Amino acid sequence: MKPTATPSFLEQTLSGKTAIGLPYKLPGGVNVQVMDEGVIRFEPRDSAHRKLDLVISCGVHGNETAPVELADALISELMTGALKVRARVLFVFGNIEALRRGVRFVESDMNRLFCRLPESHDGPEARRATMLEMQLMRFFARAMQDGKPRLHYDLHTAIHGSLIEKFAIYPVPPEGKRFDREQIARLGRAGVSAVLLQSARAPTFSYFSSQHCDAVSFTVELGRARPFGQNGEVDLSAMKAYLRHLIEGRIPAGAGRGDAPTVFRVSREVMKRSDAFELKIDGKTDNFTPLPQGMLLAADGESECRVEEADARIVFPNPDVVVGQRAGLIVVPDSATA
Ligand SMILES: O=C(O)CCC(=O)N[C@@H](CCC(=O)O)C(=O)O
Ligand SMILES: [Zn+2]
Repeated sequence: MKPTATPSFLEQTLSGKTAIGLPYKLPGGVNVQVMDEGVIRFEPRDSAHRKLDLVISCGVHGNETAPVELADALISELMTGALKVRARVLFVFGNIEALRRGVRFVESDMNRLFCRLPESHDGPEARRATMLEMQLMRFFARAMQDGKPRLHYDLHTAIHGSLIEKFAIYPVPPEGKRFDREQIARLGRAGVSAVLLQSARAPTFSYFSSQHCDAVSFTVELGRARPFGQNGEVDLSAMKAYLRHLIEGRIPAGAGRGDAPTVFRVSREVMKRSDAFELKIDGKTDNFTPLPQGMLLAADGESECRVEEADARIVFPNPDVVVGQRAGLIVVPDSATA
């Protein structure tokens, strides 16, 4: 009889078979430990082999499966020893119940539930977000003392088509720090063509790790959201190669001028303040579609949102978000890089 293959970490997670466990040893001097459901850590035993601290998260939205398949493939390579670990690496599958159901979220959008006030609304996704915050604080705590690079890539795919397929959102670094241009240039090596500098606070996972773990963090959009097994058209080869380099403790140089990402700045968030909110463009408009100066972009009761900026483009237009959330971003070329 043919032996059955060991289920991957993703398969085990989706079938409810991962639980917090004791660390165990892999050949090649690596400790591995399941920290919580869908959260697994790899750590070289020899501290000289811990070149950096890296968090790779995915599945914060349960319908965005291509990055989850990518992370699962990397975990399998680590388990078999095909990929050598020269970094501390934490993998996170964000919203497991939503991944099981193939939906963006079950009750509330988890990527609007980080950095919450303790007394705010509770629910399964809010509790999971808080648990993930604790996991990241714990993971990065040691790194804060040893001065090694701390990186967090929160991998997503987008609801919309996009004139720029792969792009990243760079949340504002903590007070006293600047957006790091070298980190932006490096993302060019991962196939990322544009980076949006976001200066406002955000309830997102990458904003949390940037502010509270002092990590260099990005939300990375890698193409179109599709169900498990249907991601053939999403080419993640450059991102996979980039993450493999980091896991092997090698920090890639920034991309050359031709491949360096174009930098945009988030000029404004379009907020949905009431049920009367109306987006004046189609909610299915492609990301990065130019917006003519002066156009009426949205109305919310008496208040109007007109495009004042030159060279503005729309990203993540979505009139269907709940009241109080952003219904789109207006981005403009970053003058410091133009
Ligand atoms: O395609 C869309 O409209 C949403 C894609 C998505 O989930 N994007 C993230 C971006 C997070 C950030 O701004 O850092 C999100 O909306 O949560
Ligand atoms: Zn997402």
